[in-house]
Amino acid sequence: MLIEKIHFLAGNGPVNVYDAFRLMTTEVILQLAFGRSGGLIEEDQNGFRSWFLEGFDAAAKSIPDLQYQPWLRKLINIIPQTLVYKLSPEIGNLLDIMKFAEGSVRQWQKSESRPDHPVVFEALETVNDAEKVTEAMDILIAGADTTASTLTTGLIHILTDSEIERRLLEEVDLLPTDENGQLSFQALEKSAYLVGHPIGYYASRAIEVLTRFAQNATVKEALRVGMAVPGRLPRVVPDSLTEPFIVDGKVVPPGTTVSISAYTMHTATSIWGPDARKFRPDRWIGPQSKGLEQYFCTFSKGARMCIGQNLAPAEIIIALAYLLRNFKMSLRSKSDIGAKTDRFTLQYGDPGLQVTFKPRY
Ligand code: HEM
Repeated sequence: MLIEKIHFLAGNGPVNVYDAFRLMTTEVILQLAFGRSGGLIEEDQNGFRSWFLEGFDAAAKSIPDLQYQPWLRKLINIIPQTLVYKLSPEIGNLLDIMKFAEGSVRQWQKSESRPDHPVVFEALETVNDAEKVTEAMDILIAGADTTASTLTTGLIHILTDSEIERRLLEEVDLLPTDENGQLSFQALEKSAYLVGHPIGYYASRAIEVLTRFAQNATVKEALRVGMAVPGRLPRVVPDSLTEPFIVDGKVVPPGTTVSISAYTMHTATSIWGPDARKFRPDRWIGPQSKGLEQYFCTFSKGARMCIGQNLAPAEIIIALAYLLRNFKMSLRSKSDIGAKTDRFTLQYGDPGLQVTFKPRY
């Protein structure tokens, strides 16, 4: 749907793919969390604006306040909602998204048809409706914008380095396609059976390419450099430890708040070398890359690390593969790229990312 819409818009000038990516990743999460579509990609005929993004952008401005002023979170649960809208329209936008989540829970409960993919609600049969809404909101807010901003960062680096783009195109053009020239994972499965072996030559070649693409160093590097959650993620050293908690030879007492930040980790020249800030996919290729894995903390580390750490790269890989296969993309100038702001998650300001698309076929 996204590719079709970009085809439709391509003749009218640059397209804001940051917004396009945000709608795509939101739709993925809506399916996963609520088992429904929000009709967001179709909403604006002339581009990718949507009520959801307007609301999300306004609400995002209130995230630092809500994060650092815990009393504010308590207050909005106590005072009437009409007052919340008056006092802070930004937090009001967050309530609108919450209402959308509540409506989705009701719709899910009333509907008799069920989608043919897993939905988070199914695993939450035992919890009450309020908790269902909270869980669904968590996934919606944690999973959509983060993946889209990483895709945006990745695409910027691909389009500003012709060698990276050339190597990716080489891989993408080898992927299996259906009769319409579109990437087809079903076609790949079918061809494996057609040749009478579990996996025929072409299929195994395609799987090899696909796997290489799936583990693609470019996607990994987009996740490292993009680090959609760049800031500190606090944890408190528990009282219940049986042995002292030691970091770098020093005992950290129970009750101490400790944290890591992807920004500090991913820009450390002692780990990545003098070109730590450079987008260089090749650092993930070869035996030396294994040692780097331990310092990669885009999805955090430990018990509370991201539950979307497999889903996000899958979305990024599929979106990039489809875009590269279908279009010659270009940026006109640096002013086509919005400034980045850290609001707990990383966001691109206006004009998002303006990309010019020319169909390849
Ligand atoms: C590139 C994309 C993504 C990045 C960079 C990212 C990053 C993170 C990070 C750093 C955390 C830990 C937060 C903390 O310690 O306080 C986290 C948690 C979480 N993420 Fe993601 N995430 C991404 C995509 C997703 C997706 C697609 C989903 C949806 C399934 C998702 C759902 C969650 C949830 C529910 C948590 C909370 C887990 C918990 O507290 O146990 N994330 N994410």
